[in-house]
Amino acid sequence: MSDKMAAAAACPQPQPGPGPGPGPGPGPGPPAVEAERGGPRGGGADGDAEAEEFGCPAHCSDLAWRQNEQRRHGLYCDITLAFGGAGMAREYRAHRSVLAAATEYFTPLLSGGFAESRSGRVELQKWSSEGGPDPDTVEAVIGFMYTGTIRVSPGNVHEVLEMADRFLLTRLKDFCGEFLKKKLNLSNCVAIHSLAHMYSLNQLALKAQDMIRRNFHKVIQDEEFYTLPFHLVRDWLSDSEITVDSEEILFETVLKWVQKNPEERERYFEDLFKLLRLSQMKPTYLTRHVKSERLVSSNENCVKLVSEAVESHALRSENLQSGNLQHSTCPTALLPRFGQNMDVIMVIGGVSEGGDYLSECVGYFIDEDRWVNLPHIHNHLDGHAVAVTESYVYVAGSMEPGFAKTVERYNPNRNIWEQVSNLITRKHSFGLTEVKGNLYSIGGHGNFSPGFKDVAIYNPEQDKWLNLESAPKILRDVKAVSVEDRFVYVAARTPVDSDSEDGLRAVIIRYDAETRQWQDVESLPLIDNYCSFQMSVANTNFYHTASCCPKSYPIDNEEAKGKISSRASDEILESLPPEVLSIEGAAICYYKDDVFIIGGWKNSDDIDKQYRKEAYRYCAERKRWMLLPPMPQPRCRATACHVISDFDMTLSRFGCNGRRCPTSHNILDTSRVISEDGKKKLKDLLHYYYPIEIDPNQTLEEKCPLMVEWWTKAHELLVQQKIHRSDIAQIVRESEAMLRDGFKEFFDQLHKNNVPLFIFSAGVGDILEEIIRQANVFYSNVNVVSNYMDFSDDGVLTHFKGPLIHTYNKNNTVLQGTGYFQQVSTRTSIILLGDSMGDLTMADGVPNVENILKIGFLNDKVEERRGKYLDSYDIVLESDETLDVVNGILRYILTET
Ligand SMILES: Nc1ccn([C@@H]2O[C@H](COP(=O)(O)O)[C@@H](O)[C@H]2O)c(=O)n1
Repeated sequence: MSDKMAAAAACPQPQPGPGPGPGPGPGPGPPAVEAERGGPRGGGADGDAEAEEFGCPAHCSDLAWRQNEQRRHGLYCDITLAFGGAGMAREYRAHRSVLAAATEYFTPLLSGGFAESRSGRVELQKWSSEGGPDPDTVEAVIGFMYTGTIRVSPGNVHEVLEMADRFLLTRLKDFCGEFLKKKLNLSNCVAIHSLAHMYSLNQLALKAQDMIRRNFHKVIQDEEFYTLPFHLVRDWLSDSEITVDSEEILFETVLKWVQKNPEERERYFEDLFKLLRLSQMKPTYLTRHVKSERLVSSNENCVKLVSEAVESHALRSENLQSGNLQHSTCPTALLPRFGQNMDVIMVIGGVSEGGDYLSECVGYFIDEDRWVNLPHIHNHLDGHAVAVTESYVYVAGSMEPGFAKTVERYNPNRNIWEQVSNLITRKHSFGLTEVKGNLYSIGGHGNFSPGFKDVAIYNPEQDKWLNLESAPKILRDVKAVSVEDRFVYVAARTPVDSDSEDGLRAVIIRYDAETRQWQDVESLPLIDNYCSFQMSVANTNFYHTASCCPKSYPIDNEEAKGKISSRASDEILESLPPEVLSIEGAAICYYKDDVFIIGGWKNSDDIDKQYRKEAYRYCAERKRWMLLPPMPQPRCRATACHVISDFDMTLSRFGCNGRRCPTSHNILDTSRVISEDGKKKLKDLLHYYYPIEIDPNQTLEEKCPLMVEWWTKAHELLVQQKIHRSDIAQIVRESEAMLRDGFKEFFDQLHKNNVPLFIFSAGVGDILEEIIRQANVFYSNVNVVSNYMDFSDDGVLTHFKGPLIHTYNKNNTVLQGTGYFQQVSTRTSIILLGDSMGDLTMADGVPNVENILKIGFLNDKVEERRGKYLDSYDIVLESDETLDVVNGILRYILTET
């Protein structure tokens, strides 16, 4: 048991002190228990109706207490309990008759023909701690056998439990289980789970398991986890419900566990490695980190698994590019693990304050009371329909662009939007809801149509939409909610001849998904000439926002009434903030008993229509409405952007104190591991080829073959130098490598906001990674593609891994098979940082790009090249500028205001 448990010690209960005998009052003696007079028992065995039986629990407890006192003073003892190993045993004297009566463990041992019975000595060896349980704890447990009372604390519970289990003291064991249940927290759940397993405390084990699963990402940060034996680590990695931020973290966890005791644990590495879901790791991580890990590279089976995972990435990326979207069911082992599950209210699309259609998606994390940007959807949405199933959030149709047919679903486990089969009809303002795992799309309208009667069903397993019999009337502006997993209540507008201004009448109609029948239901009192409304159904009521305010109406359907009956309290309506009363078209949803009203607009009749982004929550517990924290601005695109950057002379500095700073190649070329002759040859190459690289008058066609020549010759020279892998860290430490000023804020901002940073470099990958690592900014969001060295088994450089990347081929052609760009396909905005004309192609091949901001560092030959740079980059920074401009832009984009 950990110290943390001991630190959380429970308040001790007062104990009876030793004393001469029973007596009332506070003096020493056994615990005072009131004598109880037994009532008349309807006549004794002798049939004497006058007889009374007397039972005295106090006598029993006095007796037990006195016997225990006798034991403590060594009186009348006839048995010895020897705790601990041979030669170091601690002896405790006790009474054979009491022990034999106290537990089934001692009954046969002390009364039958066992040697212990004859010798009067019981050897109690093999305890979880070498010397056996703590003497005070032994004394306490023996005392419990006499008196039935014991003080259990976080400090002794493990040993009490161990003895209770061994001596078959089931009630004490159960008490320990309950005690531990109450003390369960994040810092002790791993230890308690192991204990629960060891002693078959099933309820406790389940509770601890649940806590560990839900918090696995935190549990593995605690050192306790790394003390677990192999079989438990294996069990956790096999558990399909653990929640982690990424599979990469699990790989690091396995490595850390092994490294805690390599001699003992390396033999288990392969077994644990096989439990990792390699196909969920980023391809660049697989090739750069996993593959090069010694424990992996020295194990044929592990290497094979990595290659298969890289291949599966390449295949997936090819399929995506060719539009071959398969929705086959995946074996669990290939699926992503659960992320951290939280209750979230999602706001998807809509219209910005400025009137633009949005593709933004934000989530309000209810427990944390904060908004978070989620990956945005592909379309700009308005008039779309949303439905939630057990596993996904579906978004279908839209007014924009051009009455969409598309359906996307949000996968919360992977935090991505996935495209599924299109709707049969292009439409918007229709109803979408789930019944028994299927989606129903109802009514709506589209281009030049007065509205639809369509009903279509979507089966997620088959990924297919199917038309069902139509509704009896046209249903426009539909809101649909399902009740009892069978009925779909539809509130809509239907065209009528003339009785309302716009020729539409509000209708409430019910669809029975089982019988496929429609039935008019007593109309909810909707305001007739509303513009738009939303409704949702909570435990007891429909909630409805129309034209102005949310109202709630009890459901009048008989079947539904069993479940949905009472009226919403007037407090909901009475406490509404006045400003909400003038909002139209807001979205409404509920969570438990709380109601949320989000967005909407004001002044629909005026030219001054104002879109709102406020969100309100009716908090049922506090019985009042509250304004939620502000939603992120539409300009907040943390989840929609990523950064692609060159390394040498872009993230690193060009010069310092009038001297050139080294590139990653130069760091190696001029290091102590290169011979004088080697240094000279490498320098000659630089002097010959560098002017060609930056010559503004030569074309790319002319430069490219010469660049290949330069890189190839330089790499050959480096290979001849027999560079050792273990020298790299020192080479970088001794170099004059310098990251551009402001680098810390740059890396930190991107990391904090989960924005991927893709470093695409024609330099030397091993060196630049080491530079970033030594600057303590090599975060998990950083991916590097560059020229990496390959080493022999004994760590000597043998060659550079292909494909060769030089200044002018930095594009998708050298990224084949990495699948990197596919992973960022939902991020449609790019910030590109470079220092050469070759860097401008780094984003070629990124799918779905909508915005790209190109920032160029013009370091050398400034006057000659400025024109070209200004033509090609959006922002040009000269004179070895810091990263301040970039940081300012990032701050603006990433800050949620
Ligand atoms: N042998 C070599 C080859 C190239 N360089 C310089 O490294 C830079 C690497 O390119 P980035 O894409 O990371 O900018 C490039 O500008 C070459 O001048 C070198 O120093 N030695």
